[in-house]
Amino acid sequence: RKARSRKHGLTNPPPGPWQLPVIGSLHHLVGALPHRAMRDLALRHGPLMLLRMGELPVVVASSAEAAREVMKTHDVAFATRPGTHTFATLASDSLGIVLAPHGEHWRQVRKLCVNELLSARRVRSFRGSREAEAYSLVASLASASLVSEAPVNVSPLISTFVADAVMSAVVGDRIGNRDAFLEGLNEGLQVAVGFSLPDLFPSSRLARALSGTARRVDAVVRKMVRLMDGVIEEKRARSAAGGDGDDQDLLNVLLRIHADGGPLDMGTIRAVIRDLFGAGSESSSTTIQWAMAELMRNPAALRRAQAEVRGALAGQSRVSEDALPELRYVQLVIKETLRLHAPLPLLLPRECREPCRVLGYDVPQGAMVLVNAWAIGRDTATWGPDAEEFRPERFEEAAAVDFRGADFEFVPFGAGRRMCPGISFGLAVMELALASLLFHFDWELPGGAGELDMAEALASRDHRKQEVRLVAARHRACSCRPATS
Ligand code: HEM
Repeated sequence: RKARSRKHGLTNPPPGPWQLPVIGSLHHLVGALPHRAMRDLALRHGPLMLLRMGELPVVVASSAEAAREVMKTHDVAFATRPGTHTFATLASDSLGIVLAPHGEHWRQVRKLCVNELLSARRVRSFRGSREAEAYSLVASLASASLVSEAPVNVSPLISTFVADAVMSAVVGDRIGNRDAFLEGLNEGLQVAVGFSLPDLFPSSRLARALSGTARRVDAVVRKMVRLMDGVIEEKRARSAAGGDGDDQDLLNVLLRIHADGGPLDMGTIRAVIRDLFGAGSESSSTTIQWAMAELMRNPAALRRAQAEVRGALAGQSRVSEDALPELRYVQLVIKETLRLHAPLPLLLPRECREPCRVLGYDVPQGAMVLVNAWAIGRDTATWGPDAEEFRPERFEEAAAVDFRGADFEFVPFGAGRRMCPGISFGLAVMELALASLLFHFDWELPGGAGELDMAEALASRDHRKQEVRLVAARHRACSCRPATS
């Protein structure tokens, strides 16, 4: 290890597990979810660890203190995304925000996202369309539960709700080729969170030639460009026909800035829209599914959340966002879900831009840096011996701990300059969905009892392996109409 470290100019590199020639530490990650395998390695090697994935040095921060050093103390040094082959190919068409390296382009687009596209005021302005989509979700569930008494697969209905809520905010309506678009996006996400051979062996032409993933990324990019152009064209045609009025959907805002000679070319607009869909849909949808699954396993929490929602909305026929600020316990349920099931368990990768000292160790320039938010959320040193249990009440006791970037023991949205700018948007979607599901239906596990499978899929995101299948009975006060189509 010493010889290797000297070669990379490190006097005191972070510790890590033993490495094999060529593949480095990869064999330690085989057969387990990366965030779980990395947590287990960190328990042996410490909160800052150096792995080698093929040729790529990867530093993993697994404690609140290590996360603070990466995302606060040395935030500027770690504020860029890695230039891996996969990221470079995904961004080859044009750069939006998520994959953009730290620099002037990212600064401008980030400012636009924070101040214009994802501000609390803008998020509030989409409230009407969100409420309409939530009601569609309820109507679809009512139809599904009318058709048979068999358990309903809630997962795709939740995914559709989130996709439509994001879509109506971003492009003002459901788009024509919505399913193809979502499929393309999903493929893009899958390749974005994995590693391809050329990522791990960037100096090898053979790796590039052999890599099926690299070809898949290329195909996904071409498909997304075609679909995004279709979305923008559809939008322009609608505007030209006078069908858009004064709509303030995000694509309109971007097109207006472009038309006024602002700093946005059409490629950037396309990439920003793609990034908002990509970053916003899957993460919120997965969290709602986990929240429902956890509530079903914790009947006392389910009863308390349901009583709160029905109390706050007594006498009303559907959920309006006016009630959301009153739903303190539902908010805690979402917090606790994000603690246990951060949808991006390793956040999004960063890259070390200059040699840097973290917790007394040298981090090499060019290393990929991962923060294991999932492990930090379950660290018994912070959360106590019941860290693995779902107990929303813990946030009543520790009211100060929040996910807005100041508390490094709880970082599902990251922190610092690259922190998620979509928190208000995500929370509005998740709170509305959960409140609607709890208000309109009584829920039971299939067969009345039993364990819900909480297994996770083999992916770096904290996906559920099994979809959530539950028995939904309309609450007696529910006046929702089943969907007609
Ligand atoms: C449960 C919901 C969500 C979670 C847990 C989440 C989490 C994250 C995380 C961990 C990052 C990377 C932070 C880092 O590098 O430190 C991120 C970045 C980002 N998120 Fe979210 N997100 C959520 C919802 C949303 C929504 C709804 C939107 C927008 C509609 C959004 C837009 C973005 C964007 C644009 C970035 C890239 C920021 C940058 O690179 O500067 N996110 N998100």
